[in-house]
Amino acid sequence: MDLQIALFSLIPVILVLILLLKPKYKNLPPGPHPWPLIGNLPTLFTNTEVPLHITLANMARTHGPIMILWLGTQPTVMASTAEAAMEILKTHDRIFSARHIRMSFRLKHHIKYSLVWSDCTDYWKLLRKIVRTEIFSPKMLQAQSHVREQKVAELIEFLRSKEGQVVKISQFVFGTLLNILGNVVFSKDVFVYSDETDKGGIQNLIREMLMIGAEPNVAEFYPILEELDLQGLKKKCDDRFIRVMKMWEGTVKERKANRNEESKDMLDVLLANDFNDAQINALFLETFGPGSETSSATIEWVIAELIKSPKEMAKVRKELNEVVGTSTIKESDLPQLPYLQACIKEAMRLHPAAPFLLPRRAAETCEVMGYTIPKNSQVLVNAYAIGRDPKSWKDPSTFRPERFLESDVDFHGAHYQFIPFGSGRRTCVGMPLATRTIPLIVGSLVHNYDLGLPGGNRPEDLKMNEMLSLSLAIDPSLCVVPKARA
Ligand code: HEM
Repeated sequence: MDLQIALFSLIPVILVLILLLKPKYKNLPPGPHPWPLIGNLPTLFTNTEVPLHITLANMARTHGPIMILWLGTQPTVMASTAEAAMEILKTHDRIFSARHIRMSFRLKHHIKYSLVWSDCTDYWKLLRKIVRTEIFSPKMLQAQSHVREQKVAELIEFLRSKEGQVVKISQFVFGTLLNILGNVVFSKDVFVYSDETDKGGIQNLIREMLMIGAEPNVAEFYPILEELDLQGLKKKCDDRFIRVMKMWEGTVKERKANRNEESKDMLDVLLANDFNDAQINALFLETFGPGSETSSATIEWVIAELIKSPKEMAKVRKELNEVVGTSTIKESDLPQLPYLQACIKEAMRLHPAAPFLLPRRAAETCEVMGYTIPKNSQVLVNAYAIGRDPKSWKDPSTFRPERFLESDVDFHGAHYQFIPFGSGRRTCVGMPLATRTIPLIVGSLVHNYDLGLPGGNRPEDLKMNEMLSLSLAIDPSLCVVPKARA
């Protein structure tokens, strides 16, 4: 206790020292005036009515495409237009492809083998190569398509038991995604529909872990406090990580003892490449974590936008009737469903699941749009502001999927006005899987069910508030009443 009091009384002294020793840079980007020690924290976090991504998009209107914010003592640079994003993600891709690691995720045994959080080391290059050429290669994805179709069929079948009842879309869609990922990773389901509470299950543990990581951590603003872990967030994250790892420990052991002759899933590929348990755990976690939450949030937004826009919903269904008819949707049908694909892009433009992408870091001091970006600044790209920039988009707040039929703008990272999966060397590795899974689930849901709103609410009553949590979520969660379509 005495030690704790002594440590706490040292904090102000340490903070003053930080202030005095802070390097002075010339020609920094514009930004709101920072307070000593606390920087812009009050501007960002005192108005809890407005979500952070909207506050930052509004601030960029005043301060410009590149602005600097001080989170405590830490500089954060925010790029908020397509031009600024291109400078960061293309022109200076090498410098900005380092990652800023969230404090709560700095778990020593994990970071060393992380694909998401490591810098562009040789190990990271090897991981990306294995993921691109083996795990998510077109051949592997093609070979596993029947499993994903089967998992989606199970969701559709399960919903029959819920006809006429209020269903929280994200709960079961998240479960379906976890089962798809479970089969990608080790050919097993991890979610059971009948166990709706799923307490202590992988779904809850992963969500809890991501939630803890998303909580504001004081060490983020004053890194000198990192080791103290004052809020215990790192400890809590570590605890969930260890519990999640235990869930697949037996599967890994069993597979090591009985290896498959050819590579059927991620575990086979990793074992064939002589990965150890720590490496396998890190990669499994980084498939379940980023793969489930982002896709689930995106599906929820597409469904909500379609419910809110009955004309567009009718067009999707017409297309599905013409292409799929009375059969079930297959992944091979997806290229023949351009309107469905356009609806997904339009929802991703308006509500990108990762509105600031994943945090980057300036590996060196660098000049962007005439301003100096100090070495080690956190660098964020505001994909949300970019997707709604009136300079790039006509009627930017309107859900109008046709705009994607009228242009060749796509999300593969070459069109900087639309970058929901990021761009450059750190672009999302899961995109080939997400772009198959999301339309398959959305198409199957709207083809098989009418999705009414609870309490007889009309589409125009549906609230579309955004909440920045693990990803950009709809608030409140979308609830529907499914009714099988004739
Ligand atoms: C709608 C679905 C998804 C969205 C919107 C999304 C978005 C993103 C974004 C914005 C990034 C950071 C890109 C950057 O820094 O430029 C990213 C990275 C990543 N994503 Fe996704 N993602 C999705 C699905 C998935 C899936 C299904 C997986 C895996 C199964 C996945 C795994 C990853 C990984 C491992 C990284 C880190 C790559 C690296 O740092 O080298 N994502 N994703």
